[in-house]
Amino acid sequence: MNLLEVQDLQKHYPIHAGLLRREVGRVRAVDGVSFQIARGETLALVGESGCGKTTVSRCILRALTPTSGAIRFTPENGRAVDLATLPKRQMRPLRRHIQMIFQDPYASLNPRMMVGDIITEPLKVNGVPAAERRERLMELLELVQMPPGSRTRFPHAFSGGQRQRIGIARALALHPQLIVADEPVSALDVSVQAQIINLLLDLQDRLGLSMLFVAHDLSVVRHVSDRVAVMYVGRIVEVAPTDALYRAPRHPYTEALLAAVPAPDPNRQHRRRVAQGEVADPARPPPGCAFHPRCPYTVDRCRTERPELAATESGGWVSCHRARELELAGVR
Ligand SMILES: Nc1ncnc2c1ncn2[C@@H]1O[C@H](COP(=O)(O)OP(=O)(O)OP(=O)(O)O)[C@@H](O)[C@H]1O
Repeated sequence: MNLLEVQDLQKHYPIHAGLLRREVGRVRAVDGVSFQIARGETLALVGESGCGKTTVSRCILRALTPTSGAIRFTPENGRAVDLATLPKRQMRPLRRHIQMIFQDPYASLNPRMMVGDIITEPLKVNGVPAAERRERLMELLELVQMPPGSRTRFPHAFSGGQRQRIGIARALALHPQLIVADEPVSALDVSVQAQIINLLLDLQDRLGLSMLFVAHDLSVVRHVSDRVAVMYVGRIVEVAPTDALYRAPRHPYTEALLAAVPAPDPNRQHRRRVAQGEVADPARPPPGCAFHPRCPYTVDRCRTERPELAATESGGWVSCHRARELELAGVR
């Protein structure tokens, strides 16, 4: 049984206009997204800004109520629940199982609280006695490789990378079953990014973490994810095991995202644009394939007929009319 099964998730925002504020259209921020996360698996959700990744993660956390679709969550030794339709009141006891790592380690820690109190706050809220909280705090500091003395200091005493470790310790405090990490390293320097990715790898090994890892490009997700789902204008356009996706992408948008990954060799050309043009407006998505105005391989059919996701021989799914005939460039 998968830990999480998202099925045909939709989140539309109404657009109101005129004197009577009539609904004149809808922003289809998430428009029929399906994926699963197995226990112990990390799935990366990748796409440029505005593709709907944050909306998907906020629906899973029920910070947003989906327009339609199902989000089945099956905690260990528990019954499956549909987070999409669960009354918010009943969400409360489940919150401990799903925790979040935030993008900005500067904004997400209360500057007036000591690190020890920040990390143990979720334990306190859940009624864990003080002695147990102290013991768990020491375990958590060790897990995220922070010295025990950090507990009596304030966030401003730490660097961005150290603050992200504190945020991770707090997210782990209640032994969550699913971590939603929304761009957890994009605010950090490249050298520090690698340290945090290594920490997440270590935690995957030690704790068997299950994770949804949201990122706007493919530069950081390769080592940390088992599978990658690529989103474009509210839909998943390709999902595949990580290695297959990097070596042999099947969707032109994935190829474009790979081409934009900075080369490890500094003498090579610097980061390129993802693809010509801008991400389409989800309030007025182009007809046919939403990527066709930016795609170098567009043919007539792409302008009129929307491609459905179809299984590939490498165990993935892709929605492109030309997926079978194109030989797209991957990376080694
Ligand atoms: N409350 C809202 N009302 C109307 N449109 C919204 C609202 N929230 C988000 N959107 C639109 O929905 C689309 C998807 O937004 P979302 O934040 O999920 O994308 P994203 O891929 O996570 O981007 P980012 O990386 O910038 O957060 C965007 O076009 C955005 O403008």
